Amino acid sequence: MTAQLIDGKAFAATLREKVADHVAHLKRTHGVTPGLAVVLVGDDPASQVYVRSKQTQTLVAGMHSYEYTLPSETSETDLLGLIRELNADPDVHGILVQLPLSDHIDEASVIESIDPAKDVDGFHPVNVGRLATGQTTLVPCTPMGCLMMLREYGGRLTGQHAVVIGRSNIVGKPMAQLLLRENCTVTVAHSKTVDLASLVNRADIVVATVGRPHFVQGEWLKTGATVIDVGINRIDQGDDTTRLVGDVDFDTAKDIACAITPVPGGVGPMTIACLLANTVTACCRQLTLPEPVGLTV
Ligand SMILES: NC(=O)C1=CN([C@@H]2O[C@H](COP(=O)(O)OP(=O)(O)OC[C@H]3O[C@@H](n4cnc5c(N)ncnc54)[C@H](OP(=O)(O)O)[C@@H]3O)[C@@H](O)[C@H]2O)C=CC1
Ligand SMILES: Nc1nc(=O)c2c([nH]1)NC[C@@H]1CN(c3ccc(C(=O)N[C@@H](CCC(=O)O)C(=O)O)cc3)C=[N+]21
Ligand SMILES: [Mg+2]
Repeated sequence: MTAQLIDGKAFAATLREKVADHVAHLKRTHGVTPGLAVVLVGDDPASQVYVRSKQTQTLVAGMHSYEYTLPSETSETDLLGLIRELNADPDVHGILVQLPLSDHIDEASVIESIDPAKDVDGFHPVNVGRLATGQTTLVPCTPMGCLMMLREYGGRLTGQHAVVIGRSNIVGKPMAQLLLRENCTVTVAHSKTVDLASLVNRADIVVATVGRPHFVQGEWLKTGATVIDVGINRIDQGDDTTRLVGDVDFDTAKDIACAITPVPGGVGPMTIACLLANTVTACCRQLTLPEPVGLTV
């Protein structure tokens, strides 16, 4: 058996079209252009690539992109000052501070300083709490993208046993909340989990967000499982080039799973498309305009 490939790249392109359509509609009918501010502290090359990609796609969708690249030695006070200005700026509807931040900056303080209404990452404790209590919120982009793909490719989610491997605040925990909301039975695994292989073997849905290349083995999987691979691991090829691989051993998993996301071209592109979607949603809510259909989960 060979699994169906879940084409995140194509799915994301379709979602970006919907975003662009709604942006055009907002301009035409209300003279409003949604704006996203992206803040990058430091010069991490991988972060620079993501941030550039976010900016380009924001502009292609017809939105305003405000870019702030700050030197790595920027103080927490200065960063908080910038966020205060962005919170107060009516042209900015979404704010994203690229993580991780350097050690001299307290991540929690920075996240809490963002206006929850503009928190398009969905990381603010108010939005985390709203998700956990079933209220309207801004949903973190990576798990949101994963859920959109699962709804399309994972069959009826109600009653399925989902195993989320990883408990990060940005992926694992919100993913578990979303799957619970879909009436899945959710197990969250982590580095202290005992006998992960046999746990995974009982999962109808596996979401891997571990950060270890080829970690989940095909032989762990139950036949016919749906597999979402969040991992982004850069592997040295030994010849000065690198290759991007996920947290799932794709070559063995594809013969057991029913559907699987590739890396690259799976969760990554969906994450950025969901960021654009959240920016439009945030804009509409701030201006009390009708919410677009199909841009939220
Ligand atoms: N495609 C995308 O859009 C995105 C991709 N990523 C990628 O996803 C991956 C995970 O990122 P993130 O969620 O931030 O991860 P973190 O590094 O914050 O957390 C990793 C999690 O994996 C768990 N873990 C580590 N080792 C094991 C093990 N041997 N067995 C079981 N669990 C283990 C950790 O457990 P413990 O808590 O006990 O330490 C932790 O909960 C990375 O490759 C990252 O680059 C991240 C965000 C977005
Ligand atoms: N505040 C904040 N919000 C984030 O959402 C956030 C963050 N910080 N820090 C880093 C992680 C990681 N992340 C990715 C987004 C897109 C791809 C992506 O587009 N990946 C492409 C490949 C890109 C490449 O070639 O490097 C793919 O998988 O096909 C990957 C990873 C968002 N994150
Ligand atoms: Mg830090």
